[in-house]
Amino acid sequence: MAILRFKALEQVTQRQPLAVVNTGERRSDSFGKNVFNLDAMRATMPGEYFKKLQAAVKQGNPVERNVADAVASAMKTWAMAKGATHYTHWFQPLTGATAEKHDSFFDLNSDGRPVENFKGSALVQQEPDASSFPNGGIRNTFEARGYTAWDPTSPAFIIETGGAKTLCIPTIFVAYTGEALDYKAPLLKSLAVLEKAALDVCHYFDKDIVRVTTTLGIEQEYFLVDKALYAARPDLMMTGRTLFGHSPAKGQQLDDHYFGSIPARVHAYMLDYEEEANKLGIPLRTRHNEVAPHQFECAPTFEDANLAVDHNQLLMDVMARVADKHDFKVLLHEKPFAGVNGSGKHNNWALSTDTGVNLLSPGRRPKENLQFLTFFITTIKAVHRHADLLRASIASASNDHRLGANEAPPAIMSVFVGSMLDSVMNELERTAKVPLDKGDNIYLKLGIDKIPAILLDNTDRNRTSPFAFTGNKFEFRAVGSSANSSSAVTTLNTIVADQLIDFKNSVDQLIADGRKKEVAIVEVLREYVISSKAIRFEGNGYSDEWKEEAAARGLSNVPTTPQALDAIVTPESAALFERHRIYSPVELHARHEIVLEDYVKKIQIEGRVMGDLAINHIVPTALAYQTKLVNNVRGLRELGLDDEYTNGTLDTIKSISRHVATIKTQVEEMVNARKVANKIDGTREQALAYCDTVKVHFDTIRRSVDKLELMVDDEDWPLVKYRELLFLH
Ligand SMILES: NC(=O)CC[C@H](N)C(=O)O
Repeated sequence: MAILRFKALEQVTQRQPLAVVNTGERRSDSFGKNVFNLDAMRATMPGEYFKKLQAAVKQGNPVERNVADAVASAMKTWAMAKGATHYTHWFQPLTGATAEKHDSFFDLNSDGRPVENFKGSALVQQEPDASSFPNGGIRNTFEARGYTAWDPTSPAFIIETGGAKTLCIPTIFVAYTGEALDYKAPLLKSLAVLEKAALDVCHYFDKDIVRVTTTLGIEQEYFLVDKALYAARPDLMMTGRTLFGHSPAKGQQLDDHYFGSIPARVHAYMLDYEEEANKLGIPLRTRHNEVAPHQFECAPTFEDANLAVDHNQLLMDVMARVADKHDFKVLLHEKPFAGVNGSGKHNNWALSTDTGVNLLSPGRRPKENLQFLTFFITTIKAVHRHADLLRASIASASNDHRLGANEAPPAIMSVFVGSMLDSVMNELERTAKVPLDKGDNIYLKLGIDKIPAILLDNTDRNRTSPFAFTGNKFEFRAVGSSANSSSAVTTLNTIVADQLIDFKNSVDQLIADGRKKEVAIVEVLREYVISSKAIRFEGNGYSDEWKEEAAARGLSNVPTTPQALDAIVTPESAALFERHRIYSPVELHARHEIVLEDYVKKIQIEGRVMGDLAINHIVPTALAYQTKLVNNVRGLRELGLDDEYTNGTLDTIKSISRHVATIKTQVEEMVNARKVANKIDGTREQALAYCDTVKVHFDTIRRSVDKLELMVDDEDWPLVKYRELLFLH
């Protein structure tokens, strides 16, 4: 193994940045080149069908069959002109990855002649044999049928891999009994529910608003590791994170990587994947070094949430594919390295109207501010009521490692609004109910006449907050870097929609009781400010004081996934999701099962890899080195040198024995605990057992392995060290 490490190190030192050809083409010229977007449709479809399709998409109506036929024919012509030979329904099963099954345009017609075919029926619906995707008990393997159905709101695109070009059609994925088996279907439902709820509330302020869109900008953090080093770390290969590795002397304490100049090899890689992404219509705009050594970030401009999620899923694929060309491996795991920052996927969420207004942006006029406060405060109220659901929506084995340290938020959900809005809310809370006289400036009297327009530039930042207001949007920071954002965003959309509906009912009731509309709105908002105060927190989310205070405020702190997931299946959650037709009780139960199963499997794999590495790689290395030391002591004694000369080495020999013994007993206990856990019926109980009886051994095993790393001759150590993984490129 040490041979592999040194060979890898040699390879890395010889790497050169890959030359990326600068075509001089502007990004805006190649943007969306491989997307069947509006321009491509207009150019290839008869006008009448084009209009019909757009109308159906806008109104959320089903696309008629003859229109679908016209779209399919245009898509085929367009894709074949670009060299595509195959097409696929592209979907997002509950594995977290994307799925595709390619079919050729090529077919034989009835008289056996070869033709290229693609009909509306193949565009609209397919029936992949998808029995091996997670289904949480919804389907039996013998009843493998599942359908993928076209999502006309997300444009088709062409993926190029190794010279092959494939037309990809975004679709939802449902069981043949109708339950959703993917991330997209519930997301689309939640977007529709939120739009309706937000529209109803918008009409208090502007009757002309016809559409409200949820917008999303997804920041993506990641690490890069050289391919050769990666191949010499079985833990990275099998689990996506390092299970062992002593902290290097220098980590991120100097903050010298953050926003530093981008290393040449990485820069070439970034240019390359950005170019690919650009052709796919992914509007990437930002790139920079992140805080940890060899950690980076990219961020697109915000888009319609459904598109933003599709684009992020696609981006993760593109990044992985292009990394290979540059001899890199991209690590999307939330915590690939202990002791330095992990990676998040910060979801910047807002609502915007077809009249061009961002509902989470304070305006210049008082009326706009009341509208802003309505959406702002209602969202906070929703987060307060359903904090546990939001926590559950970001839960995974890998995110558990990230939360609560190194600029990642803790598991306690809270909202950060910044000092300025905090005082606006406190003011609102204090303002007593004011009797209104005719001719009064109602906004002035209610104390909401001015919210400083400079807010956007003046919003503070708080990296320890899971849910932070950043001037004109909320940033859900707790989402993990490898996650499909849909799970978090579907939950957020649903709880905000539910709250907006409640809000509207309360306001309407007050109006019916004779209140002026504005007064009614402010009264309800004031009540929300007061009743949701506990969720607002401006301080340090890592401090012990916050843990105590949060507990006193009644906020939950659930650091581990199996327990956090309980929130999904409470009767209240089931009622909430059913009420809005996001998840039926069956679907909700299935999702709970799937995330639990994923947890069990991830910890199981980690445990296995850990056991293998510790027993078959580390212990033999440590013992071989110890034997060298034993021979050394023996030699010294033969020379007649006494304890004074041998004691230091003897201490190391003993220390090695102690750590080896710890590793052996701990691994054995872990294996036994796994055997017991594997026999447990019931996924929740099994997940709890993995969490409480298997995972608990990880830290102890790691501590001893990492100590051995400090003792054993560097030349003998089999695993690529942290300083090499993080600093060599
Ligand atoms: N500077 C940052 O925003 C760091 C964020 C951090 N990497 C996280 O896990 O969320």
